[in-house]
Amino acid sequence: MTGKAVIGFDLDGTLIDSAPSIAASVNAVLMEHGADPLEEDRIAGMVGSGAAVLIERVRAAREIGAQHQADLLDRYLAIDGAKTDQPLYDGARAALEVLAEEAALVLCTNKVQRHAAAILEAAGLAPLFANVIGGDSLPARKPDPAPLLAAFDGLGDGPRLFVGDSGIDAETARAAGVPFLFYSSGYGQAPEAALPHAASFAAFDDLPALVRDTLSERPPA
Ligand SMILES: O=C(O)COP(=O)(O)O
Ligand SMILES: [Mg+2]
Repeated sequence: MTGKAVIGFDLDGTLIDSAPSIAASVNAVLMEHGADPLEEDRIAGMVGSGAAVLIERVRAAREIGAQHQADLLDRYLAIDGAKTDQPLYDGARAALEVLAEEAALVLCTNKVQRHAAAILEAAGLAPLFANVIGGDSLPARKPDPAPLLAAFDGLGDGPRLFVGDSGIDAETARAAGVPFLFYSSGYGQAPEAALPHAASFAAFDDLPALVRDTLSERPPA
């Protein structure tokens, strides 16, 4: 007899469409700095490795020196961190509610933990998640498998899988030894075929069945 399944979720570009918020926050920081704004699509393509890497990429795009990294990052975290009301992707809430009936749910994001937890809280989803691990929860962040393994920790020996939108998430799942379900409507820019994934989905309505198929194809050893 094996334990209940555990499903890990990424946050930005997977459960929430946070690109408009992130882009507005980045552009507010650039404006304070006296630099020109960047387009939302370009900023969305810089998301996935946490706020510090995002700000490094933004600085590179606007040729802003590394001596400004700490200040710009502080401002970004203050501005974006205050935005807890984030839009969920269509069907995400319903899919989470269905899946929570049959599995434990955990969050593993490179967003700052406090901000991620506040977003789930504001969306009324916090009670569905057993663990919330952020990019600052451990010394290592995704694609290191440690945060995902920490998110799974303490939830028994049931089958596990990870759902995310980026090559970082695919690599994290591979390193943690769990199947990856790729959400193709998020921000991931790597061509789908290049990502190691068990399956992909473009709409959350399809996720519960996909999870069941994936888990039934991979009975625990
Ligand atoms: O904050 C980021 O860069 C990415 O966050 P995610 O891991 O939830 O996609
Ligand atoms: Mg993501």
